[in-house]
Amino acid sequence: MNEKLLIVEDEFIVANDLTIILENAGYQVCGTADTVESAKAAVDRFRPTWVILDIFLQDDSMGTDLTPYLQERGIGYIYLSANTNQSILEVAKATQPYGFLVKPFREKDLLIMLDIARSKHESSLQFAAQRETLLQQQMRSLSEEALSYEHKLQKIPAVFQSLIPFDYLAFRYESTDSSMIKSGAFYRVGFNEYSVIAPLDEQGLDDIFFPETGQVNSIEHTSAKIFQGRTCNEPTDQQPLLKTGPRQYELNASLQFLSITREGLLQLNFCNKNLDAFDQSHINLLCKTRHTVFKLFSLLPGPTETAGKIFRKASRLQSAKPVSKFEGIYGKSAALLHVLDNIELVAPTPVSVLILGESGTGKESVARNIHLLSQRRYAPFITVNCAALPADLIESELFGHEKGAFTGAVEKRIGKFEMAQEGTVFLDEIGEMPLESQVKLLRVLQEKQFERVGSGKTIKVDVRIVAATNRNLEKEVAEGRFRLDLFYRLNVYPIQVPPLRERKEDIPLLAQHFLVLSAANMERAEVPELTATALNQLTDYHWPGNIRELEHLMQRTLIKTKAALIGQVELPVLSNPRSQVYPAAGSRKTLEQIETEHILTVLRSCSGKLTGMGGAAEILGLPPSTLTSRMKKLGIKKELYHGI
Ligand SMILES: Nc1ncnc2c1ncn2[C@@H]1O[C@H](COP(=O)(O)OP(=O)(O)OP(=O)(O)O)[C@@H](O)[C@H]1O
Repeated sequence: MNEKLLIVEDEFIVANDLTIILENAGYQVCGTADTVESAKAAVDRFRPTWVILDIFLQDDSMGTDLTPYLQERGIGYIYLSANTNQSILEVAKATQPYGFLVKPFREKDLLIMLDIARSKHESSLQFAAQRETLLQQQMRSLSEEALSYEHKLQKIPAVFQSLIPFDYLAFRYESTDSSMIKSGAFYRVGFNEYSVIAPLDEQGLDDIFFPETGQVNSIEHTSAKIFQGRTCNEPTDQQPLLKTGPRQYELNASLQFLSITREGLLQLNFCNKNLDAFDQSHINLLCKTRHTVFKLFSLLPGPTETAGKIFRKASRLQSAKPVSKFEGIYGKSAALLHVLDNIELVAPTPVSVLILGESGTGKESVARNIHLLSQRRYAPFITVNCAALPADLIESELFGHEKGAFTGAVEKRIGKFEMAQEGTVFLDEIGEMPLESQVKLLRVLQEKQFERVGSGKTIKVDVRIVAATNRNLEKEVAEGRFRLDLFYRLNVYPIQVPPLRERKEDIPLLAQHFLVLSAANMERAEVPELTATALNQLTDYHWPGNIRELEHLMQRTLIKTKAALIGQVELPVLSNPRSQVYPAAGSRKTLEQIETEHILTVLRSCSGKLTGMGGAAEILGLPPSTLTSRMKKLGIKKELYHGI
């Protein structure tokens, strides 16, 4: 094995044990260190490929502080710590490790984790290389295209968006002799829609770029830095005021890039509403492509018309073609656009995707779009509902069986993996899969081959895996209900789908969309309109069942409405759910208690009816199988709601 490992651990005995375990497994342990400073020296000296990192080190230094140093050098790291304090875990998680193991650990778990971390690191390096090539290609082709200033401006945001996600992007280019100055900004208003902001005046520039990054005539250099904070409030020690331009955009993170060459100076400021939008991979990407980035902006033809006119024209060009490449996904909130960027970025790659989010948020729609935007789109997209799979049938469901393989196998059956050959397998509700079944799934993911039950013939499969869950899988792993190795295999590229209450801007658009859709299904020519009162009711509601709940509510509303206007909507069960679902401070309940109460209230309100029209599953916007399994997990028994 070529891997060279550095152990950063302040307890000598642990470091020694680790060295023995790792060397026995064929790794080369090139050194140990017990502080961040000594670890940096060891990294420079031994050039390890991996670092095993403890969190609390000698002289009060923190292992997490070493990670930027490792990221800059492309070295992978996993944490090994006895600390399970939630806030420390959050800090560690934010550094994006390839794995985390809690001490004391089993030797086997450490080796599995390293194995998975290595394959994950390899795919992330491939992914980074693909991103770099894509960005270089897109910038080069735009630089070479013979287009006017305003046409080029209009194309710039799309070149960067999926690779360095932004809600606001400002640029400023100044030639060394200051004879040519170009500046401007783009504000994102839809997936492929931007409003182009007029050239920035000197006052505006001061608000957008840090002055220390703006030295023309200084020596050639490139730098990029991430800032987090708020633009909309007064600065505090923890949250300094960002220099991200217009405050009304409520931007929370900024990635500032500066490149100075003999020809001039280029400043870019990518801003995002999401505090965690940027990481070292974005800095690496910009720094690696710096020459092409510089060329793109330096070669922008000089404006020939008056500034205002150019930007008005570019803005018109933008809004003339809002493109939707996603099927069945509506909405323009920043939170949703972020999800769409992730879909666009990961779809063409071969990596596994784990989609996380509450029930009804659109996880299956995300999975389907990943498939449709991949090269596998002409092959099948096969959904496996893991919650509905009994443990004794899972093998036959996934891999198929031969006739007579077991009692009841009267016909030969093709399994889901074989059906999906060259396509995508969507493992829905993966968190519900019983432990015994997880091991069988892991095997096919690792070996990419299986046998039908009752057959000795090995079948090779080429499928992409996309999984989804509404559970906190890390917690499931910690509590022993989900296999760590399977979690790491699936969690190569996580996509978090936000709940509807965190993207309220989308509610009017979605409500209207579902009314139009339901009217078409019911063959009704006229679609009634929602009044302001009804829209306020919808935006005030907290949507525990998310988009599916809204969809069902709109269907019911349409059935009940004969008039042209919908004055009010009948919200399900709880007229003011927030007051019941979120208890007052001081009497905090766990999420599980809140969920239990909410399910019980709904069950009682529909006299215990679980399925069908007006049943609890429909009202909660959940598939009946999910509701039943949630009830089982929460210990909700019939006597708690029946006849009450
Ligand atoms: N952005 C969207 N625009 C329009 N419709 C959507 C959107 N997202 C989801 N939907 C619709 O909402 C419903 C629920 O979506 P979906 O089944 O993808 O959710 P889910 O998160 O997979 O749910 P579960 O966890 O219960 O399986 C579907 O009918 C889907 O078409």
